Amino acid sequence: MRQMRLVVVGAGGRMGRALTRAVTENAGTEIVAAVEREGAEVLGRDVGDLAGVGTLDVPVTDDPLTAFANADGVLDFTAPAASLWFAELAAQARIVHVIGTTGWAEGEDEPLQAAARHARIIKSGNMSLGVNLLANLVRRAAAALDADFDIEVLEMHHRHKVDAPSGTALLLGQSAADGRGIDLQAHSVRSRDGIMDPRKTGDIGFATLRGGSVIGEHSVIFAGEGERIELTHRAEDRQLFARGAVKAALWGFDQKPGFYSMADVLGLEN
Ligand SMILES: NC(=O)C1=CN([C@@H]2O[C@H](COP(=O)(O)OP(=O)(O)OC[C@H]3O[C@@H](n4cnc5c(N)ncnc54)[C@H](OP(=O)(O)O)[C@@H]3O)[C@@H](O)[C@H]2O)C=CC1
Ligand SMILES: O=C(O)C1=N[C@H](C(=O)O)C[C@H](O)C1
Repeated sequence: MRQMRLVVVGAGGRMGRALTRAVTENAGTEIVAAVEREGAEVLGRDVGDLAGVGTLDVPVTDDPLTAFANADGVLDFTAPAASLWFAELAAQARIVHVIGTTGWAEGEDEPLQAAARHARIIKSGNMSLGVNLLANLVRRAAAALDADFDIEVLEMHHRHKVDAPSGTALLLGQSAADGRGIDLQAHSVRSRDGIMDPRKTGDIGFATLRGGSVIGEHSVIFAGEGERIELTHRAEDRQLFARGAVKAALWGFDQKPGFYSMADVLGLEN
């Protein structure tokens, strides 16, 4: 069987380099193009050299249209505005679009849903098995515990991360809200500063830490009277997310156009 032909967009980024490595390490996939924005310093560089996996004879380009026309799928860990554009192009090319990008504003899923009429879109704030299993456990814990248990989501990431709360924190918050049968938007508290009203029963709080080189740590805390349950995931290597993205692309290759999550890929009920 032939290999799935993949494009890495944002190829010069932290995840872009991890994705190149993961594609070359998987026998079922090959990298056929690498894309960065117009004017990027890495344009023309070989994507394999950039990722430290040896020369692949694939120079980084700023032309996603041509790249997508000759591919089966795209791996995209960039920024929301870029991912929206790439989704349109993936729909035109009728290919798989794996989106790991986070930092989405409310309502930005709508154009993605439209693109998913033609593309096979798999989007998740976290591509690891562990976090998606954690989300499942959080939903079950939130369903089992009553609102006397306050739910707080705590995350820590490296100093370069620009969005907060992380995509994973929001995914875990959504699982907690689903378990409780409440609307997350109506019950989330995303910042606290100064004197304020005491915590409302049923709220879901988010707290963000940034520093150093932390790959990604998430805890969901259920705090009750006299006892506390903490469910935690710690990512130790960025390749974890990249391997998950490649797995999602291969899974998407056999699907009909649609909007999918990593839980679909992993066969988890989230
Ligand atoms: N779902 C998951 O499992 C994971 C998700 N992420 C998410 O992935 C995203 C990227 O993270 P990270 O790799 O650390 O960030 P980086 O900033 O290192 O990489 C992003 C790359 O995308 C490029 N880019 C931005 N806009 C465009 C565009 N229009 N065309 C082409 N390239 C573009 C950036 O270029 P430039 O620098 O010029 O802007 C940069 O090279 C974040 O949203 C992060 O939260 C990260 C890890 C795991
Ligand atoms: O920016 C990162 O690095 C990560 N982002 C994702 C998120 O926002 O949850 C996933 C992972 O934790 C790393």
